Amino acid sequence: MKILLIGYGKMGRTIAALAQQRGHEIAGIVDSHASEATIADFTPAIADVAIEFTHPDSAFANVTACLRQGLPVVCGSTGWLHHFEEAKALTNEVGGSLFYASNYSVGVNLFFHFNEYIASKMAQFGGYDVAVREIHHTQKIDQPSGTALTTGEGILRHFPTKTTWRNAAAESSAELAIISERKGDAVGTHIVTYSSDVDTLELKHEAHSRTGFALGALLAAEWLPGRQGVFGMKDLLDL
Ligand SMILES: NC(=O)C1=CN([C@@H]2O[C@H](COP(=O)(O)OP(=O)(O)OC[C@H]3O[C@@H](n4cnc5c(N)ncnc54)[C@H](OP(=O)(O)O)[C@@H]3O)[C@@H](O)[C@H]2O)C=CC1
Ligand SMILES: O=C(O)C1=N[C@H](C(=O)O)C[C@H](O)C1
Repeated sequence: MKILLIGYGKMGRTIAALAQQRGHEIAGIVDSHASEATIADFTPAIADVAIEFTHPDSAFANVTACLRQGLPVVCGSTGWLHHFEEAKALTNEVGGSLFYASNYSVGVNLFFHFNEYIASKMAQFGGYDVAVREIHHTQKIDQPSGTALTTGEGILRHFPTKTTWRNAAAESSAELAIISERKGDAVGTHIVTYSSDVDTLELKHEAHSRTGFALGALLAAEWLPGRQGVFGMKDLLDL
């Protein structure tokens, strides 16, 4: 497969290395400082799929540019989901292909699945409070992480005493606290904690490297071409 990489930072470079190991070709790189190419330089004749990991402020424009070029796009950038409905509408308008995940790691997507199951079971019993904690490297721009937001939304769907979230300690029992920590070069850790007066129950995912994110993005890029619409990891993994 010929892959256009949009963003050649920590994720773009990890994906490039793994893509080559899997027999793919890097058709081009679009990056603010590593390349002078633009998305307009790439057509479906040059690239089969684009993989976008850039910045919360640039992801939406990059996604729309790919859709207008007719390029299927796998987007991993977080912090831009206030534009997601517009991206969906454009995908349908142009008959394009968009894949989005706040986290491409297969392990994290299992974590999302178990998180929703645990929330629904814990909601049946009184006496537990629940909170989410995420730990990332100090270069991370958005807060809370996209993964923590997906986790929080999963809890809110199944744990009716929580009706909203706050990126700080909860100020009322209806608020789900999502606590963000920035430490050194931490790749990404997410923890859901249920506590009662008598015990604590935790679900934790800790990424040891970026390889899991890169592998998931490549699995999505291998799966997406030929499918029209908006997709996510539940479609790919059949979760
Ligand atoms: N969904 C998932 O599984 C994962 C998502 N992420 C998300 O992916 C994004 C990127 O993460 P990461 O690779 O660690 O970040 P980096 O900062 O290491 O890399 C981002 C790269 O994109 C470049 N860039 C910025 N704006 C543009 C633009 N408009 N067009 C092209 N290139 C641009 C940056 O250049 P410059 O430095 O000059 O700004 C940089 O080289 C973040 O939003 C992060 O949260 C990260 C890991 C996993
Ligand atoms: O910026 C990162 O590094 C990561 N971002 C994603 C997020 O915001 O959830 C995924 C992963 O945790 C790493």
